[in-house]
Formats: sequence, C-alpha cells, structure tokens
Amino acid sequence: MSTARSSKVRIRNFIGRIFSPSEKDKDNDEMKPSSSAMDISQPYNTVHRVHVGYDGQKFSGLPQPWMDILLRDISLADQKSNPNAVVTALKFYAQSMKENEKTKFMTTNSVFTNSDDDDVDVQLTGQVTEHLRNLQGSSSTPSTSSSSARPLTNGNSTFSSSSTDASLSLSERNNVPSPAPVPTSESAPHLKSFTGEAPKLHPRSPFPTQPPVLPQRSKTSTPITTPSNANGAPVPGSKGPPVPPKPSHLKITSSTVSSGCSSPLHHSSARSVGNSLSNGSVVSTTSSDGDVQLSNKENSNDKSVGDKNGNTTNKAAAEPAVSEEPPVRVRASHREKLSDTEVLDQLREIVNPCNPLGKYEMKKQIGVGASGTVFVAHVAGSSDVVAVKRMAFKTQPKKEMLLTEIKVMKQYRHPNLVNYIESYLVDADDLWVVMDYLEGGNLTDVVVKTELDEGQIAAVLQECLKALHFLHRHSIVHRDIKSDNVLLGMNGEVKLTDMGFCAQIQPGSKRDTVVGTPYWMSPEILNKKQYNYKVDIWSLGIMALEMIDGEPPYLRETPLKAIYLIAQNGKPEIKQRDRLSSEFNNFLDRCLVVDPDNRADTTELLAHPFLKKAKPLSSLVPYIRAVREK
Ligand SMILES: Nc1ncnc2c1ncn2[C@@H]1O[C@H](COP(=O)(O)OP(=O)(O)OP(=O)(O)O)[C@@H](O)[C@H]1O
Repeated sequence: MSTARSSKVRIRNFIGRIFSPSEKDKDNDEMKPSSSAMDISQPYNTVHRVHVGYDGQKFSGLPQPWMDILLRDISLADQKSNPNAVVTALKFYAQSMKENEKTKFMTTNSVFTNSDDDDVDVQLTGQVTEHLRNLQGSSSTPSTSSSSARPLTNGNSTFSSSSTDASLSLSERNNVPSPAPVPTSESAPHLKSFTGEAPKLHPRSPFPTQPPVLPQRSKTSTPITTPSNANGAPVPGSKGPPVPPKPSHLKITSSTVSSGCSSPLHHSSARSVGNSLSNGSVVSTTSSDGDVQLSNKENSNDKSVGDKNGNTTNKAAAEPAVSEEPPVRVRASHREKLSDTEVLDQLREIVNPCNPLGKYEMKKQIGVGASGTVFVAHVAGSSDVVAVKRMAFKTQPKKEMLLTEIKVMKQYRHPNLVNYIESYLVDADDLWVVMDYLEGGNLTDVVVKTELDEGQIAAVLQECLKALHFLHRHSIVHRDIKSDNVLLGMNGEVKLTDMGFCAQIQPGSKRDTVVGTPYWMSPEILNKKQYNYKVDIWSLGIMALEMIDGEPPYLRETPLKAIYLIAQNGKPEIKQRDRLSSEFNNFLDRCLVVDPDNRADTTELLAHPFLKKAKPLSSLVPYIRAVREK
C-alpha cells in the first residue's frame, strides 16, 4: 500500500549545485576573468537526484534540512490533507533555491524565471495521483488551520550549520526590520470616500504579534545593501537581497563628464513621449527574438505528473530513499538561448553609440533593483528630468532578460507604460536605460502606508488595465504584475514598468515557463501548467487585494508555507469582502478565477461596473505626496 501511495519527487541538479557553489550559470563563464592555467575547473552540468517518497502519511527521502523546514512550516495534518500542494511547494522551493544560487539574491518575493525543462520534477504513480485527486475532491476548502493561528517560526537556526545553508536560508533572507509601531485601531477601518482634502493617512496596522520571519517586500526606494564577501557574493544569512557589486564608474560623479552627442530623441520630447503616443500605437512590429519571441513548446519533455496508465514503474517510488546518482543527462532547452556575445551584439544594435555622460547629469539615486541602480538625472541644457537605470552588464545573471526589457520598452509605447527614451552601453559594460521619470515612486509605498478607497483603487486598476489591454492586444504578456511594478506620477499618472519578463504569446497558444513573483502568481503558473495572457489578470486581482489589505495574501507566511497555501487554496480569501461594494467583490471574483478559461480578460474588465466608480487620477495625488513626504 505504501508503495502504491508513494510519490516520487526528483529534485535534480539542486543538491549538486548546492555542493558546487562556485559553479555558476554557464552564461557567465565567458565573462569571468580567466584564472591561472593551473586551476582545475569545477565540474559542470552535474546532475544529482534525490528521490522523495510519500507513503500516505508523511514524506521521506528529503535531505534533513528540507525535512526540518517541511515539518516546521507545514503540519503533518496539512501535508496529509494535500500532499500534492506540498510537492508543488517543494518544487517551487527547490527552483527558487536554484535561482538563488544563480542570481545570488533570490527571495520568495523576488521575481524569477525557470524554464519548464529545468531540473525539478515530480512524478506520482497513478494510484497516488488518484489518491490525491480523491483527497482534493473531498477537501477543496482552504486548509488554513495551522497557518494563521500559529506564530511563525524563525528559520534562522535551522540551517545555520548545514552545508546547504547558503541556499536554504531563504526565510532568513526574507527577514525585514520590524515596522515602526503604529497604534492598532480597535475597529476595522472603512474604505473612505475621497473628499478632496489632504488625506488623513491610515497607516496599516502592525502585525498582531511580530512574526520573526517576515517575507520582505522589495523596498526599492532606499538602497539595499547586503554584506558580501570579497567577490561581491552575499554572505549567507545576511538580510535582504544582495545587490550586484556596483562598479566604481556607477557612482554619481560629475568629474567624468565628457562630451555628449546628439540623441535619437531630443531632450524636450523626453517627458512627452507617452502623451504624444497616447493612441497606443505600436511603434515597431513584433520582435522576433529573445524572450519576446513566442516559443510555444511542444510537450516534448519527459516530465509528467502521474503515470497515466496507473503503472508504478519507478523503483524509487516503491522504495523512498535518498539516492544520489552520478551525472545523468541535461535536457536540451526548447529554445535556443542567446549567448552573452549574441546578447551583446543585439544590444549594440539598439543602444546609442555615443557617450551619455555629457548629456545626462545624475542628480540622485532613486533606488536599487536586482539588476542595477536607478537615478534621477537632468538632461543637460534643459529642465527635463529623466530616470536612468544603470546596470553592470557583464555581471548580469540574466542578460537576455535585460535585452527583452529594452526591446519591449522600445517597441511598445503607451501612456500607461513607462516609456523608454534611449539607451547606452558605455565601455561595453555600463548599460544605461533612460526612461520617463515617475516622481511619485511605486504603488507599493502607497498601498503599504495608506488605504485607498474604492474609487481610487478603481482608478489605478483602470489605468493598469489599459496598459494590459494594449499589451495583450499585441500578444504580449507581462508576467510580473504587482504593485512594485506600477509607478506613479505626481499628477496621479499610473504606469506599468518592468518589462523584463514580457513574452509574446500568439493568439490561441500558451507558454509554460515559470516566471513571476510567487505571491502574485496564478495557480496555472505555479502548477507549471500551460498558460496565456490571463496570468496577468490573476496578478491584477492579487494587486487589487494588495490595495485593500496592504499586502498580497500569505505575505506573512514562511516561504514554503506560502507556496503551499497558494497551491492548496487556489483562490485566496477576500478578507474584507463584507466591507467591499458588490461591484468590487464581483471584479475580484472575475480576476481570481482559478480556471483561466473562465477568468475575465481585459475587455471584460474595462467594461466592468466597478470601474464606473473610478475617481479622477488627481484623487491619488494627496496620497502620493503624503507618502513621498513621509
Ligand atoms: N522610471 C522610473 N521613475 C521613477 N522611479 C523608478 C523608475 N524606474 C524604477 N524606479 C524605482 O527605482 C527603484 C529600482 O527600480 P528597478 O526597476 O531597478 O527595481 P527592480 O524591479 O526591483 O529591479 P529589476 O528590474 O532590476 O529586477 C524602484 O524603487 C523603482 O520604483
């Protein structure tokens, strides 16, 4: 029986990568300075397998630190009630660890990508699949019994001496300093109507009990600094996502200014690009390369959930045990990845070949992102202000994503997208992307610190939907919709940014690359199913919940638990349902439909009665100001 019920999780590569921490993304290899001729290289493409069993009662075969995490975060009862969700969470966790090692700064609320042909597989025997199906059929209600009542445990100690520390200390990395104490109001605050007066800010309530492990929201308005070793790698256990080492030439300095050159866009047009293109017309036709290109993968990989014939063919399924095997095989990618040199070549075709230093005068740092640092800059000889994102190209772990971002920004212009102005590649490494400056910062700061009313929320959603409608109409799926990626102007403009994960999906086709930020991810992405542009609608629904609650569902859970809960629960609970208008409730219900085929699209949502409640964008201004001035 236990054999029949065994499920097998193959977590390939992961362990090998943990124990070979110096093996980096091979994309970076050619950029590494060559070491001495006597150096013996690290093994590469090593593949290890860990067979994990589930006997209907508990999981076995996981490395001990993982067992500890599992037991700490997901009770045995929860494991039993939905082992499939546990498997999904473990897969995700393993994948995030792998990303962590690749990018050095993975956190669960960091965005990440992984191809479906990556290294973490789950195989369930037919009977187990049936068993799980029965379980799921009979327990479709959310299992939150232990999640909200139980104070979160601190994951710091669990892995402090383990050899897998560097990757497994995810929870610890998600720790953030406690928010400043704010008086808790006795009664739940009601959504307000905007009166036109200066807003009385409604600070979000603090946690009832301060959880020791709190997943971190990216706090992009202040630089994130993380202790790092001599190589710039993060120190295990350090808090906050480390940023890539910043080359000295990225420091703000006016001493390096050299002669500028004429730009493709004149200064005076820089701030009006969006408006001048307000019809949302496509400037250029579809890109045919990089991530923007559709690569609709045939289901050619050998990964499957369950054996359709119900056969128990795998020895490991019958005998759950940790077994590490020698390197086996590396699955061919379904899409040819561009080499660094190819990315560089394509980039050179896009960028302005001149030196930007005389043209843009850096004023101050706005924030530090995963790939670089954003500055506000003055355009020399004018009063125009732009944002300049500077990135050290050679050390970027995801160069192709950068290329995608620039291509999409350049090709698709719309008043509700942050518009690209131009880009430069200085000394083949210092990549500048010049874009509209949105002085109001990101929506996260507003939703975390204030409470918008329904009219304001509707206004924000309407603007985002216009951008999404435009993108979807051009077969572009954004894949990372969240408040962090919505920028605000001081006049209340609302614009989507961060096009790095955009992909093109031909009408009627789907993708399966796992991309996004877990808390905002749709169930179909999380479960590694094929998906289409409807994933953006789900994320928009989660973002609407952020605007109501100040955070997405499960943000206070430990990462593994959060992923488990998303996989387990599907549609999240709308906590303040009773306080919301029926129109808003219905809007949320249309976004947060688990089955993407039944989920609304942008056309439906743009005509939704809830958006009739949208207030003028100027209603956002006092809130934006208040947050900026705080
Ligand atoms: N055009 C802009 N105008 C104003 N602020 C901006 C602009 N672009 C980015 N920012 C701000 O700069 C900070 C860093 O932005 P960035 O896009 O680098 O962050 P990220 O999305 O975390 O990183 P990455 O895109 O590299 O993964 C954020 O606070 C963001 O809101």
